[in-house]
Amino acid sequence: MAGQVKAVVIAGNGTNCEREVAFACRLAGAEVADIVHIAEFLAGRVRLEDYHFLNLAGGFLDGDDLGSAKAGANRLLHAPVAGGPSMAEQIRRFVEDGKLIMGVCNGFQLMVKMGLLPALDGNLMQQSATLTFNDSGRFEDRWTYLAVDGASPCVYTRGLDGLYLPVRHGEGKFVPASDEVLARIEAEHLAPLRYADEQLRPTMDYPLNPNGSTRAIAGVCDPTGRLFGLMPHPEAYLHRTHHPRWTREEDLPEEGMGLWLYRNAVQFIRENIL
Ligand SMILES: NC(=O)CC[C@H](N)C(=O)O
Repeated sequence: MAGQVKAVVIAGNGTNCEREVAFACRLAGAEVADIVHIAEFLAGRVRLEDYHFLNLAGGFLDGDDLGSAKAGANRLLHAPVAGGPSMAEQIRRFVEDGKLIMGVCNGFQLMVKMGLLPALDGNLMQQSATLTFNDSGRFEDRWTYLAVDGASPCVYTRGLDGLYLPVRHGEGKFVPASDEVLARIEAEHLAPLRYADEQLRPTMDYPLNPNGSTRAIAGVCDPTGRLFGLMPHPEAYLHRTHHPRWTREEDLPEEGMGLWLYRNAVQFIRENIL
């Protein structure tokens, strides 16, 4: 039916946040938020073209073997699809059609390793950065303050100053492939989110910066602002009671901050795609 915002979350091979992400899309106003197993896509039973908003959820794709999301990236880049265009081709068309992709945590790692981020000059499927082991050498599970770059083209962070969201990952350190890639990311404001202190000043200090990420980068977008990935989990803060101190902090708003990113995505689709 015309006028419906349709989101899809790819599941399978070790994702574990698909339900929360689909719920976030619905809370944000998407009329459709399907959870679809990757096997359904590869069998040609479901096509990306039927959706506006592709979500790549967190988890442990292929058990983090070969590095988080690396095997999953190869699957999406190279596996054939029965009786139709490959996933890589479907994703390319999806992006050309002006649609939205958001990857959270393992989904962000997947986007970076597929070359969907930062996709400088619109070059998709050419990896130019990675996400690797946290400097602490261990899995980090904690809440983080995030400063928003208001000059970023990122569709999802429009109108926001800062966020408070949890991270839970072992490989969250963003590392660009070269100084030139980093310089381009900075010059084009493709890092909309940075780990920060409570006053929202970006920081390299552990544990405020939980992984030692280059320039404290916590999230990256492409030059169009429609492709976006972040290590923190916005789908894990949708309601007041998700906040770690909700029983003690007064005046917490009913709505969690993570929902704002999904609201911006849904609004963008209504205004620009439908
Ligand atoms: N929460 C997640 O998505 C974790 C991503 C990945 N398995 C890591 O540990 O880095």
